[in-house]
Amino acid sequence: MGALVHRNGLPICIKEMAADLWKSLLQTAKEKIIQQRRASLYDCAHGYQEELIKKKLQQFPGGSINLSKEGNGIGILTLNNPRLMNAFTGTMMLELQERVTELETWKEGKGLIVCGVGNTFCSGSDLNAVKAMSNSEDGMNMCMFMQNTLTRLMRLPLISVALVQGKALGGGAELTTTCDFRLMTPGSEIRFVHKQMGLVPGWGGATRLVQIVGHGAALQLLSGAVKVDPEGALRLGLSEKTLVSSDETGSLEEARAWLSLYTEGPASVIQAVKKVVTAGKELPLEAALRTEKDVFGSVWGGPANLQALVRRPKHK
Ligand SMILES: CC[C@H](C(=O)O)C(=O)SCCNC(=O)CCNC(=O)[C@H](O)C(C)(C)COP(=O)(O)OP(=O)(O)OC[C@H]1O[C@@H](n2cnc3c(N)ncnc32)[C@H](O)[C@@H]1OP(=O)(O)O
Repeated sequence: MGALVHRNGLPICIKEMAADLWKSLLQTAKEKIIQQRRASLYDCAHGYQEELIKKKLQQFPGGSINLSKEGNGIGILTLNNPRLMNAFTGTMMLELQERVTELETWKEGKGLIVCGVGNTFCSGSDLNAVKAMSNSEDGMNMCMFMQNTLTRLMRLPLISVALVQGKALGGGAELTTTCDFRLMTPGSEIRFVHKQMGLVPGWGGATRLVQIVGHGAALQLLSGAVKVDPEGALRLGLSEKTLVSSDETGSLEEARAWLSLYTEGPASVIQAVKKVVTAGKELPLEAALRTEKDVFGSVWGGPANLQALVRRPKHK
């Protein structure tokens, strides 16, 4: 029996107190990680009016964002607006936020493939909606809405792949950069056409592109509105692999096979791997190390760790 102290006149064992404290520290750490992941970039302090933009986006219906969560922990997020080359309507932007919220609490999730229907990826915002929202208030609110949503998508504790078929233009090119990896089919292209629209990326695509290919290549792709084909993307490090198949079914199977190389094992461990890498990418050194410590604590002595200690795998 450990030393006793009195709290509210009652004898309490110091060991019990320490255990309680440790449990609450662990819980706080987990909550902190989840909060960090879910914390939005923008709120009313930045002039962001979420309810206002949600009402506005509702006015531009069409298409859908479908999510299939498969038993093996792989999610398939599909942009479904083939009539407009999978352009993002207002309601598709709202549905994307809903799907990301769903994925943030998917405990069995390990990987995510983002793709489009009709052998093409996405041709950016629906220009009909863009035209109707060309005033500053709507434009800025849509920009902040999509940055909030795509940043949360990027930070999902899932290993994500953009399966690029056909064209990924404008906001569609930006969407590819929210994924950890890109796989491209023969003849496909990623093209930041914003300059030709008198714009720059607004959904965070420029910031992420610089992180992926470096500032020089990013400047060329944006200022030249350069068509990046699979070979060029490989050279730039913008794509991991050019797939063999060009059709929807074949390329999705290839993407599944590629992703399975990195998602074998318990979801808790795969999610922990993505979290520590995200921390290393986004946080200053000491904060990244502290997050790594917290995530390490969430798997140390966990079921997967204890089972491995019993199995004693040989890493030949
Ligand atoms: C921050 C993001 C940024 C923003 O929000 O400001 C943007 O993303 S702006 C949008 C950037 N994207 C574009 O400018 C793409 C415009 N479309 C095209 O260049 C072509 O449609 C192309 C190359 C994707 C396909 O050309 P193709 O000749 O093969 O087919 P069609 O042009 O006949 O397209 C079929 C059908 O789809 C409609 N479409 C295609 N893209 C969009 C779009 N982004 N918004 C609305 N509608 C789009 C196109 O108009 C055709 O429909 P139809 O009714 O027959 O006119």
